[in-house]
Amino acid sequence: MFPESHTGYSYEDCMATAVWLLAQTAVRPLVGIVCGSGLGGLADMLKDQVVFNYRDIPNFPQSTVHGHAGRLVFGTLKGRPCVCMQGRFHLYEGYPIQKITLPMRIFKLLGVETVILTNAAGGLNQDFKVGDIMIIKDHLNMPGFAGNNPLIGPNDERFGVRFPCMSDAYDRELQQLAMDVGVELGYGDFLKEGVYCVLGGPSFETIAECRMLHKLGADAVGMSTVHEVIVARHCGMRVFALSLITNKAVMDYDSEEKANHEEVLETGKQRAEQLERLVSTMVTRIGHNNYS
Ligand SMILES: O=P(O)(O)O[C@H]1O[C@H](CO)[C@@H](O)[C@H]1O
Ligand code: HPA
Repeated sequence: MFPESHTGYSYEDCMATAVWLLAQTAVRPLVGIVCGSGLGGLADMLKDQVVFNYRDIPNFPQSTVHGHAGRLVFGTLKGRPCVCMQGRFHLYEGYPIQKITLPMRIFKLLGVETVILTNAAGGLNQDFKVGDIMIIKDHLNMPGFAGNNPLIGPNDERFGVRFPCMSDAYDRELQQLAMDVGVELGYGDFLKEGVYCVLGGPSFETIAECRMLHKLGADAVGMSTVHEVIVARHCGMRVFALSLITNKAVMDYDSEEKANHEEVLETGKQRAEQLERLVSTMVTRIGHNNYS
């Protein structure tokens, strides 16, 4: 098995996991959802659930972070077959980057065409407020700059090409759909768009780091999502991602504020209902009209 080497699971390993899952559920998901910190309630929206604990799924890592339940939930969302990760994996948990992104390849082999990722993030954009939902339009991959990219290692063309394009990583039609649905639902005041920057974590950023990231063009900062996006795009799935701004990044030496995970989870609770409605309405419209 892979954990000792850093070259990732083989196509056959991923297929074995997908086949194992498909043998135990009749759901054939077209949409895959990843729940961010404190946002696991999204999975509870699925009807006729078939649930797997990560510890029971061959090759799957375990969730170690509070606010990430560690369950893979199959079911339907307003009649649409979906699979939902109630808990994701992060670099700082100590897993190799290929392991934290393994579920994206399994999604692909399950038949998923569209991935919706959510995360909790710190707001760098001074116009953002706690509770805003940011549609991610692009990313800055800081671990990637340091050579930590999930596609490092031998490339298996059955998943995708050696050098995948990332200038179209975030599907523009799905961004427009999110904006349209958000406005329809009356969320216009707290729906934003911007650039997400991933760091390795787990320490939160210093004031100087936040100032630097803001100057570099980041609107929000977090410790996830980007690696999953890269692997999802590599194997040809459409991607939509959003950040819930759970705290304001501290940019000022006079500030008494301190980033903490409890605040992150608490903001998730407060916005859970709107976030769930936004995502579920989007799911019902994907593939129905000009957003397909
Ligand atoms: O990105 P998600 O999984 O939502 O979690 C975010 O919240 C945690 C910090 O509170 C970090 O793991 C950060 O990445
Ligand atoms: O301020 C933050 N920084 C990094 N990750 C985060 N996840 C939620 N908030 C933050």
